[in-house]
Amino acid sequence: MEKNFPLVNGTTFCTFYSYSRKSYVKTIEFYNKFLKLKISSDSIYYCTLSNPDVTLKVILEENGQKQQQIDKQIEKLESNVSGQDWRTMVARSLVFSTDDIHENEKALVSLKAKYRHYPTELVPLIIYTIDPLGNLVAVTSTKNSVSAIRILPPDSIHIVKQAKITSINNLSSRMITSDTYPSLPKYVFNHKKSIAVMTSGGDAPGMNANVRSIVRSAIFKHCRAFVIMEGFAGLVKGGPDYIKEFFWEDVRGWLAEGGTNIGTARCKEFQERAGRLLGALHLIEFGIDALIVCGGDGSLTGADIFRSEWPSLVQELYQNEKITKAQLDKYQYLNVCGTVGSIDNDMSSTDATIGAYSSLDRICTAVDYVEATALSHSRAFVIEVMGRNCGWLALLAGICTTADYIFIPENPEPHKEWKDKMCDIIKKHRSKGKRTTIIIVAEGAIDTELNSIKASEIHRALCDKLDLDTRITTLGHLQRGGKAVAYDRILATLQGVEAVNAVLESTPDTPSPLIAISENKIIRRSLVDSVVLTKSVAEAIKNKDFKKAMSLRDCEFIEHFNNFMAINRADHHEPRLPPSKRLKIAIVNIGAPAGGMNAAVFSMATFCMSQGHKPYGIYNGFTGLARHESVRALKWLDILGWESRGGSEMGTNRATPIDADIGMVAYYFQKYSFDGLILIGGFEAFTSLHQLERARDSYPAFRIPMVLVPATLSNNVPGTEYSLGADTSLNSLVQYCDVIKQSASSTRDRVFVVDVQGGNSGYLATSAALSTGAQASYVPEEGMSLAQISSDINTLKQSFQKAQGTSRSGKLILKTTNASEALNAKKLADILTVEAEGKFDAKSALPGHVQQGGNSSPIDRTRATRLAIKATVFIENNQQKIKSGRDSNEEFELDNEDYMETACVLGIMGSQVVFTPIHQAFEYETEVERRMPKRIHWSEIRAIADHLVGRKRVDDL
Ligand SMILES: Nc1ncnc2c1ncn2[C@@H]1O[C@H](COP(=O)(O)OP(=O)(O)OP(=O)(O)O)[C@@H](O)[C@H]1O
Ligand SMILES: O=P(O)(O)OC[C@H]1O[C@](O)(CO)[C@@H](O)[C@@H]1O
Ligand SMILES: [Mg+2]
Repeated sequence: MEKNFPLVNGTTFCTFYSYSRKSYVKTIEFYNKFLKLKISSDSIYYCTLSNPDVTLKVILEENGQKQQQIDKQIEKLESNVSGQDWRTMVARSLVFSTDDIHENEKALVSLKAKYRHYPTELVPLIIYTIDPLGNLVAVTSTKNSVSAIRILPPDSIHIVKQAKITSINNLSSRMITSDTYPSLPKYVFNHKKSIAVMTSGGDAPGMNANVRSIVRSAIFKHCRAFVIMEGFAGLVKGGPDYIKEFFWEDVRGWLAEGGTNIGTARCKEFQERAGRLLGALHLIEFGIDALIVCGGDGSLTGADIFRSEWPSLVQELYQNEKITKAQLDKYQYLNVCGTVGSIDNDMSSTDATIGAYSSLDRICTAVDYVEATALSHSRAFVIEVMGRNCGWLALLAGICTTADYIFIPENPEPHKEWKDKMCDIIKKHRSKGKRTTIIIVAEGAIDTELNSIKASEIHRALCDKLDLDTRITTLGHLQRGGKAVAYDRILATLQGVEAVNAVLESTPDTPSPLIAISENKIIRRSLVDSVVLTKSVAEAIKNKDFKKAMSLRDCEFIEHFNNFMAINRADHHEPRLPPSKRLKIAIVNIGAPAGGMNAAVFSMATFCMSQGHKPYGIYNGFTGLARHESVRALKWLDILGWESRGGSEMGTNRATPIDADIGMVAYYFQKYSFDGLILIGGFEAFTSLHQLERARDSYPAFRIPMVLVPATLSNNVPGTEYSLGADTSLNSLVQYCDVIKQSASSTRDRVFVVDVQGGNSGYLATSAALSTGAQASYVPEEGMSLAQISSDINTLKQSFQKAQGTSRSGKLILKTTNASEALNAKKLADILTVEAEGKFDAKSALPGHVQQGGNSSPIDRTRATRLAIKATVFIENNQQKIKSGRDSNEEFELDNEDYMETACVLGIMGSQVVFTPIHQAFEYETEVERRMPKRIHWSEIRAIADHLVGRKRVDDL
């Protein structure tokens, strides 16, 4: 007799061995495409099960020899148990089969309670636990035979026997389908969907993180995950060497790695219908329902053509008898989704493609290095960067390194005149005393007649016309190399999760999605529309409609371009604004140093110069102002090079105006007649702005527009989801974690507990956990419960037990300092070591102020520029609104809405850049005591970080 129980993810099931006279359990077998686990009454054999679609088959054998032995035992027992029909109970085979492992454990406890009056020590019970990822993690019994088994309390669940572990890698290379394995029962092949991922086009850092995320999310959602090796070339070739099922552990350690581990290619065959026909056949052969393509504009164009042609391809395959009628019916449409991976950032409709910021990081590091040698020799450097027909890398590198001139395809240089135009600007820069000249040229740069402009021509012009000692540096493929920056790891991971959600939600009527990002928000766009939009950029350039080309790039492109132009013209051009509109604007850094602070000062000052305003720096914060009148007019030559520097060149401290002496602060504001103030800093700057705004009724000098550009690694400023410095800090922490994780992995059985800064904000720890694949992160918002620590220890134990030192299994735990008052990183590490019972050891690691970062990251530099310029424009635009309050000698209406709107926090919220009046942010959106915003915008990514490492959350029980 056979009984089949379909099991799903997270199943805990137990089997009461039958004591009825009719039958007993002879063997239990697990199927997962093919036999992987067999349990008989004398032995337990199993291997790692990584696929969730496990099916349990219980074979009951009638009246075997064993049965007779058992019967004898039962008879003996029966004589001791009177009046209770316990045999009825034990004669059942029970399977708990819910999605929730913890629910099952609870059910087990209640079952025990229900039957507590039975002589349970005589009930043979084996508990099997399958974790949410489909791994069999525990088999519990006191013995492996059916005799004398008692129910164990759930907390003593442990593996009693582990034998014959068959590596999943060996098994996974064999492709098993119901056609190739007809002998296996059909239920073996039950699964929601088979999702394949490929990387295509030029490799980009972050592609591996994207594949990891897609594979693990698919498995987490009860799907089978496949990878297609070598991009479209692998799809065209097909077969098990190119189309492979992937399991949870196959992508371990991929999060940080550069390049793409599943290979990529530029494939000519796929551009022909014949190649795509083969691709379709191979997808169907492997039973793949959905295809996620991580690639650039070309790859997604290919994917889109494949999608649109799919019905006709499938028809042709059927007519040629390559597929069956059932397959024709099943694969009517192609469920395809794009996650954009390319260093070029050339896909319209997304702010960033996976890999673009890592590449920008490589470029900026290289230019920062070149800058030192250029300065030494007073040389000019022409630096050629990649980007194919897109100027994004060159444009943003121009901003980040404050290049003297950039060449990009979207804004072609005037034919014939470009050399003079460029030399004129460089001459001006040199005449002001600048010793270096940096020109960034995109490889696709052109003039207005569409002739390409090469680095060699620029070199010649600089030598001939300006007699500059000039060198060319072509950065080449180093721009695609190295580990992904934190932004790309997070972007790739979140996009992977969203892509799997999108394919699972897709219906034949849903337009194929492209997963994009807008400001801080992951969104879905139509793949077809994005491809059309992207193509129209090339079209516009071809038609010399350059204005249109600029507007069709991502929505920030024009803004970045205008910003570059504004900061580049600085104070050696006729200012844009008439004298009557020129203002005196002060800028001050408050709080702990944060990446991007200097870039914000530089951009604000140079933008002011190009507008005709006078920028002033308040050095050493409000204490500096109150004590030493530390106000300096910012001069172009003095601030050159600040864009890239970390820390705060003007000096910063935590004193608010009230701490420093608000009366003196007002006095100096009056003395210099400031027309506006830009504060750059974290929670202290937020508090300072609130103090200044509330003091407007007493001090008319504060009746000016004031705006806060949030800058703090804690990222805890209400009114924004992103503070400058958070990215620089995250990258420093992530680099540190990568290094110690490498050490932990080499040791095989080590866990590092890393102490993370962030005050009462767990943002940094959470983002770093997502970027490094940390096993757990503890944050102040959640605290550290003993139950959670205990659960994490168990997970670690199981994981090390399973790995048996055979893989790179070093682990990280991140703990925000304030997550617990009682447990610091060292104590937690000590507890882990003791509780690990020799399965692993733990050490603490304290990155400390390394987390304040070194040089500002490109993201912080460009965002600083963007926000500082927006802040300055805010000051320009709000002069009139507060003018009457400023001019009037009558009582000032503090709560006048117009006035309140002139003192704001400048933030990024979701996909919007917003100004929130400080009064509103402080009164309604802040937990002042805790120095935290009321709404935590990153909770969702905590859940994702946990899912992707298989962490169990006790609070979800
Ligand atoms: N029009 C098309 N039709 C079919 N397939 C295409 C098409 N365009 C591109 N592809 C496929 O996508 C592959 C990659 O395209 P491409 O070389 O343009 O790189 P990409 O995806 O844009 O990435 P990157 O520009 O970052 O290198 C091509 O080699 C080809 O196989
Ligand atoms: O690596 P390959 O095939 O030489 O291609 C280089 C091209 O790939 C990219 O790096 C990515 O598309 C481009 O910037 C560059 O033009
Ligand atoms: Mg491309």
